[in-house]
Amino acid sequence: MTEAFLSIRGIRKIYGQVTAVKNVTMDIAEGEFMTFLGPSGSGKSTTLYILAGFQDPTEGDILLKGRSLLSTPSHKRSIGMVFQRYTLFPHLTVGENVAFPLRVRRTPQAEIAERVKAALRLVRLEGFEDRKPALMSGGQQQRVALARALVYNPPVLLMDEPLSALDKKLREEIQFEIRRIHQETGVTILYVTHDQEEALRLSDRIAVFSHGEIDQIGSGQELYANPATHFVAGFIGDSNFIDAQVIGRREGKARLALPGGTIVDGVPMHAGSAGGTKASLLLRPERLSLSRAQIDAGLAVTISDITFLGNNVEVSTRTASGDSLSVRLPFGHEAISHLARGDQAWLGFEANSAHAFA
Ligand SMILES: Nc1ncnc2c1ncn2[C@@H]1O[C@H](COP(=O)(O)OP(=O)(O)OP(=O)(O)O)[C@@H](O)[C@H]1O
Repeated sequence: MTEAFLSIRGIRKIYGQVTAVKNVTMDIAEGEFMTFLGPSGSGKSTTLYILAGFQDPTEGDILLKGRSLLSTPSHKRSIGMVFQRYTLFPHLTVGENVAFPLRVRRTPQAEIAERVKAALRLVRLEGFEDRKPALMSGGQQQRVALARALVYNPPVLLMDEPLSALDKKLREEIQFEIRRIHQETGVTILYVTHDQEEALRLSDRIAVFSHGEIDQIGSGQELYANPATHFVAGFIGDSNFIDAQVIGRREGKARLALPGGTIVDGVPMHAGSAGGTKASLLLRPERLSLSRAQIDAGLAVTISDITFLGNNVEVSTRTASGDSLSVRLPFGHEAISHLARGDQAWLGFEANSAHAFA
């Protein structure tokens, strides 16, 4: 087996009564952009702090190029960090802030000036050396923090919700910058967020955290197309869930009875495929069709609302048994011109585009 660049092995962290991280194991390749995605309290930050050396794990190990980092203190781990609350030194200028990690490492003066300049160029803040952080916008300050984290060329960069204090437009702008910097420098990035859109935009792979464990690791496309658990399915992309009865199984596919008696065959079945007759069926809003005419293996619904969202139109529907299902159609889709609130209609979907969870 080839040795992983960065390896997180069986990490567990207990604070008194609270198990913050139950069991986290993953390998990260050199140059990879790995995001920890999950709801608040799922253990993402704790895992990152253990990597940074701010916390010791209760169990497990962290290896960089095959060598354990646990006995190396935080400041000697050669890991850059940008945190939401890891703010700049307010009394220092931008240049002095960025130079700080180099001074700690006793880099020669001439080299410091050059490296600070290059780091500020990387984050597009050339010429801001003498500015005080207080006189800069939130986005500019986070770019200075990024320059400071990267100035000594650490092989690994940790980022914990670095953009959560910024407004949406600025956030997207800096996401774009982070992607560019990742490509230009080739630094390995571990990034924490609870925002799925941000995770999808930035990452090579995403580790979905839930209750101190990883439910699934994969590219955004893999997680969307093939979610391993109900939780991942609900966390990546938009989703409708309805209850179903499993009435047959074959080769990882299920035959399901839906409320109202509709039978669908050939739905991919995930998680705990052994036994049990109850399942939850995931239907993506963008994979549903809508028509006035009856659809084979479709669901009879009533339109409860139609919302225009720019490029898309979201149609809210309700089945006779009370399930709410939303359908996303492209703006101008001909189905919409024939439908209004209160109308009866049929929802259709390809069995292959749905997912059943035991
Ligand atoms: N120092 C601590 N002492 C006690 N409990 C802690 C400590 N740090 C974290 N926890 C608990 O561990 C669990 C995981 O927290 P963690 O911050 O890692 O989650 P997270 O996924 O990063 O969430 P958030 O996005 O809210 O930061 C939470 O229940 C949290 O309350």
